[in-house]
Amino acid sequence: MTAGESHGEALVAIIEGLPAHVSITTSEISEALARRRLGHGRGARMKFEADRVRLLGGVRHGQTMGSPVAIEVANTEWPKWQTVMSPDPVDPEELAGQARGAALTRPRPGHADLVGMQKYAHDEARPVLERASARETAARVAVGRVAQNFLSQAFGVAILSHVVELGPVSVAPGTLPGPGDLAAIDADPLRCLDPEAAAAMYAEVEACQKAGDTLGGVVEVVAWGLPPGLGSYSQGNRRLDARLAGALMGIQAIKGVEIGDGFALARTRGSRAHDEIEPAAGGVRRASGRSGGTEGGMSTGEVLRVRAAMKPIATVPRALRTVDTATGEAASAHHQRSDVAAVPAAGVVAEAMVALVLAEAALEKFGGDSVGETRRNAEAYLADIAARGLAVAPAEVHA
Ligand SMILES: Cc1cc2nc3c(=O)[nH]c(=O)nc-3n(C[C@H](O)[C@H](O)[C@H](O)COP(=O)(O)O)c2cc1C
Ligand SMILES: C=C(O[C@@H]1CC(C(=O)O)=C[C@@H](OP(=O)(O)O)[C@H]1O)C(=O)O
Repeated sequence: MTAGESHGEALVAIIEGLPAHVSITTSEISEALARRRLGHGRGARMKFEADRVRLLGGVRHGQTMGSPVAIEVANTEWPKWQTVMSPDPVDPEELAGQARGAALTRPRPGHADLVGMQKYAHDEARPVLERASARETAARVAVGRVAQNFLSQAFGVAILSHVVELGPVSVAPGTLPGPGDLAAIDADPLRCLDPEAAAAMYAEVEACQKAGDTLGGVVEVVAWGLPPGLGSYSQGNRRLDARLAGALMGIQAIKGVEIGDGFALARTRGSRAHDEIEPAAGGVRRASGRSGGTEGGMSTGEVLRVRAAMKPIATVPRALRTVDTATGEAASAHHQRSDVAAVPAAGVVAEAMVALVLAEAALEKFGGDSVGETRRNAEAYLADIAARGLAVAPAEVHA
């Protein structure tokens, strides 16, 4: 759970249910947040604001204690917004004197503004956009990093994301990173692994910026080292693929999710759509990775691959048509500043959401009040699978 507004004093997040002895530090969370700010196309705010992290509870001397972990991400812009976003009543004259205090009555198509005003009975969009803003994803990335550390320390799971489409530009088919590609991906301004596509994406952002327009795209999250059997077919809402899709759809502006080859599988014959099972040393392996690492709502133990499609940023500089709700007249949507594209950042948020889902599913399966106990439980399970000749051979990277 997270709380806090985009221009409020801070965001806060609480993650409950993690075992004790997950190693985590303030600087690791700050690093994760710095990655979320990456990407060509992000707006001015990314440059002048810093994410100031404080671990408020649940961690002692670099390790979780088994209690809820509370994290604060302070907005360093707060001094400029103290009056506009004051939790306590303010002098109306002081508020009227501030440019930031002006009522936002020209809701942006594609953002939460209009429906939020209708639903929560607000006369302007400020109280809506403050929480609907993807600033909130900073808090999710903070707790996602704790989940990522847990998955890495308990099971050796590695997770990364990369941009596979930006506007009309796509990476070459079969572009699939390995766990060692994280630094190279983060070093690219679009977080794209295919250099030719990355250059075209960069040019597309430049062209879009010049045209006063915005862009969306598609990110892919890849996870290695998962044990088979996370999630379950026994109820729809326990399926791992359903939970991943829900978590990714819960990110602002995400409009589609694909597991593995997703929609392309619907256009493929069954003989070429599934991953045939082969004998392998001591167990079994899949001959391909089309399923994206889930079958029957459970992880297969192969590489997990899930994609999320982001719609273009709603605050279009060449403003879209709207209605001024104060006058009822046609108007242009309000625009102060915005990102042109935030697809690389959305990938980092998507990694966090995947990590949170996987951590929850792993704890359901293996339990444990300390990381060591979780690990022992997982090892016993994997040993039993191996004893029955069904071990998944070390995950192959399938293009
Ligand atoms: C990382 C990230 C950054 C975003 N930055 C902006 C932005 O600068 N301006 C904007 O209008 N929308 C931005 N968005 C998208 C809005 O938050 C989103 O359009 C809004 O919540 C409405 O989308 P929805 O219909 O999916 O809720 C961003 C989204 C993400 C994930
Ligand atoms: C602040 C962040 O993203 C913001 C997400 C966002 C939106 O409407 O979603 C709008 C922009 O905020 P502002 O209008 O204040 O510039 C982005 O900068 C962040 O990611 O840390």
